[in-house]
Amino acid sequence: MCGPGRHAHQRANRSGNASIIQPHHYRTSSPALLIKFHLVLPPASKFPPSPLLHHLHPPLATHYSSLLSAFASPRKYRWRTSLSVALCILGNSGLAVSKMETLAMGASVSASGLCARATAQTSQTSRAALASAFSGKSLRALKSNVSLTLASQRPRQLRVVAEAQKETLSKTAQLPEDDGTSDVQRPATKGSDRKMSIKDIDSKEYKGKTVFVRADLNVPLNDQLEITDDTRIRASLPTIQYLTKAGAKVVLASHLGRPKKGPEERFSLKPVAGRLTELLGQTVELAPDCIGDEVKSKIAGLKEGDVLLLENVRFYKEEEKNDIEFSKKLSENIDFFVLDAFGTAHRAHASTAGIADYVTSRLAGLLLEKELEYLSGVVQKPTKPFVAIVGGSKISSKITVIESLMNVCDKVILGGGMIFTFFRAEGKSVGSSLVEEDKIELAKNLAELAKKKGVELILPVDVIAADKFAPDANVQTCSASSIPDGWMGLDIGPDAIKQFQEALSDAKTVLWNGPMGVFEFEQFAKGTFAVAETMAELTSKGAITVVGGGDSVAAVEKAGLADKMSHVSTGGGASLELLEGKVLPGVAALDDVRIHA
Ligand SMILES: Nc1ncnc2c1ncn2[C@@H]1O[C@H](COP(=O)(O)OP(=O)(O)OP(=O)(O)O)[C@@H](O)[C@H]1O
Ligand SMILES: O=C(O)[C@H](O)COP(=O)(O)O
Repeated sequence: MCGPGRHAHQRANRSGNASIIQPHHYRTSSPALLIKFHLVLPPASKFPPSPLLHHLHPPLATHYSSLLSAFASPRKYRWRTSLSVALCILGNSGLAVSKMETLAMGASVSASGLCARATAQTSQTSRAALASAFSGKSLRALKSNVSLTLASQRPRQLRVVAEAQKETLSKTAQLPEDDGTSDVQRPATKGSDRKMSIKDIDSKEYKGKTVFVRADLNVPLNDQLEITDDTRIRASLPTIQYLTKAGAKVVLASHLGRPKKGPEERFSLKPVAGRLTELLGQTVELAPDCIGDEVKSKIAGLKEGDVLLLENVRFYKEEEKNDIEFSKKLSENIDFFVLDAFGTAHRAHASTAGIADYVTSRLAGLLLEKELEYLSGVVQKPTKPFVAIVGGSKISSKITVIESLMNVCDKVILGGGMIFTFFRAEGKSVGSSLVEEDKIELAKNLAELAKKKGVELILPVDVIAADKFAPDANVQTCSASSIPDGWMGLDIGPDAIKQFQEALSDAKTVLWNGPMGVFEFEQFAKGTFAVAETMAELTSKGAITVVGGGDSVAAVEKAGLADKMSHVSTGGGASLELLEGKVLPGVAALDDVRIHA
């Protein structure tokens, strides 16, 4: 990390003035509305701040004034500093503010910390003031000044992002004219946030401290309860080792599978503790539970560098319900919360998100950081040409991903079972291949959208068709437009492999999700392996290659090419949600770092 934010943060840390940098989160039991404002404010020297801010929250304005003068760099950010206020407002019991953070972009300071300080002192007043500010008149007034964009809508959560335009706000905030010394044209804070990672804190801080690490150790087990793929365990090691080396007492938590009836032997993390012991070269004890007195005394007995694995957090139904009391119990006697479970970061569960409300420091682990860097980084700032390859069988779960990718890709290559829905949309005969009838219209729309956006949407020219879905099926290669009745396409054909290789030849960034065929059966694995090999070659030529999705990763592992990719994601659902541009609840709960570009 670079930039003044880092220094400001470290300064605050060393001086022990933790309250300045520690964001404070109010409990969100049922967030109904998140409104985010980017307010363009005059510099500290020109305070009192905008009437709009006063209107919103007078105590915050006062604190902002003094804190801003302490942090803002007088030379670089003299002209303009942006402040964002994010408010989660509860919808079910009137309006009550559940979470608030300010992001002082210009000062590049973790301004959630700034606001935390302000609100920590006046939490009740803040809640009331903000609630009333948004309960009626004020909100209407704001709406006329701020352009509201509906970002996403869910049954229980409505997210609205309101971005103030410079022009409209400058009227409201009575900003001085641009004197040409600032970065005024730059958008406020959008897309610039990065989460605090365990490396953003001096490693000495961890010595003797208890660090709760939520990892995703959800690995496949066979009938003998042996681990059949330890990728996720190995991927979690760097964070654990970094912390133990720093002298932390590591309390490791994870889920395994989807137990529904409380504790069950087949969902126990026991095999994981054994594998961790082997890989770390030190004993990793499995606690009998994840909460309770016995666990507490085990945590109390930890020595520096020890690792204790808690039993499956999903043995409690409260975990998936993101229960407040359960979250509190998990947080007991914890100094730092570290989320490293990228594969579960799309779940708003107690151990991935809820716990964050009850600890003072919420940090990203090294795996999570790497995943975000590659997956978000690739999508947000790809080196062009950027080619996405989307395959697999579930068009319904990938349609939004394809749509999002079209905003950033030069080419989108489609393979796997989903192509037949597209062929049907083009009126082609697909035999008995997999088709999602109710998605034909969507496929048509996507093809149209690609044309509109000037994105090349590439479908295979030929396929390997089989007379049954079985490893020993009879096969024939046929043109993608004429699969005989009774036959089903189970892989892309030899010409399609050449076609895809050609399309990929100049790619500088490649993102792959979903196999090209039923690679589990040898005779339908050629397309998938050919794509994996092509990507490996591209990596060796300097391209960035990223593979996500459970089966795609398994295919790359099976081909022995996992280490030839720039990044192989440990997240299935999580990587898809990230590519769709969704905010992962686990990630959202972590502390922000703001870097001024
Ligand atoms: N032509 C096809 N017909 C039927 N099934 C197919 C075809 N091509 C691939 N598949 C199947 O698709 C499955 C993988 O699809 P899926 O969409 O789940 O991909 P994934 O990589 O696991 O991604 P994610 O984890 O994000 O869901 C594989 O089991 C594979 O056999
Ligand atoms: O395997 C996964 O994708 C993660 O571990 C999340 O598991 P879940 O889908 O059961 O929440």
